[in-house]
Parts: sequence; structure tokens; C-alpha cells
Amino acid sequence: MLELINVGQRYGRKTVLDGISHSFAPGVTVITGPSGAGKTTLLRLCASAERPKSGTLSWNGKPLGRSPRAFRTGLGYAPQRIDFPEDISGLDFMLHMAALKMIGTGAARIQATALLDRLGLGRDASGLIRTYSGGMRRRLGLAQAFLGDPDILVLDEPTAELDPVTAEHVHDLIFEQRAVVLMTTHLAESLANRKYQTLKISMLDSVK
Ligand SMILES: Nc1ncnc2c1ncn2[C@@H]1O[C@H](COP(=O)(O)OP(=O)(O)OP(=O)(O)O)[C@@H](O)[C@H]1O
Repeated sequence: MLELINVGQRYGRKTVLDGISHSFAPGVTVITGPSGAGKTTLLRLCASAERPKSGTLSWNGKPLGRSPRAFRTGLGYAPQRIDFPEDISGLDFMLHMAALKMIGTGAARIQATALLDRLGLGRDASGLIRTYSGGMRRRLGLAQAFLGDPDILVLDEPTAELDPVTAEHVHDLIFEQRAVVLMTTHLAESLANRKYQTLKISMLDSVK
């Protein structure tokens, strides 16, 4: 369980999030709200990619604190944008990410191959990332998040740049996870037949 207690974020004099309290249980929670309200900011906080200016985040009762290493070992994070190393293959990128997650070499190769296949990148696994399209990069960024069977998945617009059929395959993968899943999506209407929670972020006056 991921718990946010009175969490706020501010950049300079601009307050983006203020007093957010919420408990995320296993299953999917879709973060909704107008453009610029702070959805990506909230996901970044929940992925410990930045620290809140106020409030506390805790994972299974323990505050994330300054060095959330234990939390990060169980985290899969697919940010909106990844600066990929261009001159390695998609498979090598996955193996590198698996090594960072301390997944053993044998298991890493099996998981990486299975995830790339699952996301339709199997035939391109040995191709250099510089040859990948926007949609292929999105799927690679997503694939690495699922390595190691994470306890918490933070997915920022996982289906951006994907065609509807591929987006549906991605949703299948996301909704079969047992993890705590937080995501944003511009395709909320295509989730109509699936079971999920929502957390609505309101636009604060100071970011209008
Ligand atoms: N590092 C930063 N420095 C300064 N301002 C920032 C920073 N990150 C985000 N912001 C500002 O915080 C506000 C919220 O941004 P955020 O990307 O979280 O919104 P969002 O709800 O995800 O928007 P969208 O739906 O358009 O992606 C915006 O006004 C943005 O300009």
C-alpha cells in the first residue's frame, strides 16, 4: 500500500499540488485532472523521482524518506519520456535495466525477451534503439518497468503514441498485474469495461 499524507509540491513560487492525501491499494488507479494540474508531478513523487515540498509518502507503513532504496527495488516506473542510449539494442537496454534491478542474468534474459515479445518488440529486440519509432520507444520504456514483477508500477501515459490495438494489448498487460498501479491516460474511455479506481487532481489557482 502506498500512502500519501498531506503531500504538496511547489516549483519556485508556483504551488502545483497541495494537501493530497490518498491510499493506493493493489489494483489500478487512474490519476485524472486537467492539463497542467499536476498528474505527472504526482507520479514523479510516487516514483520517488522527486521529493515533496510538504507531507509524507509511505510504502507499507514506512516513510520513503531521503533514500528510498528498498522501495525502489520493488518499483517499476515508466516516465513520459526516457533519454535512451541510442546505440544499444532494445534487448541490451532491457538487460541493463534488469541488472540495475539486481535481477540475475538468466532470469533477466528470460523476462526481457518475454516482455519484448509481449509488447510486440520481439522481432526488433536486437535492433539499435536509434532505429526505433516513437511508439516502439514508448513500448520499450514500458517493458522495462515490468522487469522483476514490481510491487508498485507508476506509468505515465503508457499508451501515448500507440495505435488502438496495441494500446489494448498494453492495457491487458497492465490490468493483469497484482501490483499497486498508478497511471495517467488519455484513453480513459477505452477502460470502460475494466475495474479501476480514480484519483482526481484539481487545478490550483496558482497554476491557472
Ligand atoms: N520541474 C518543474 N519546474 C517548474 N515547473 C514545473 C516543473 N514540473 C512541472 N511544472 C509545472 O507544474 C504544473 C503541473 O505539471 P504536470 O506536468 O505535473 O501536469 P499534468 O497534469 O501532468 O499536465 P498534462 O496533462 O498536460 O501532462 C505545470 O504548470 C508545469 O509547468
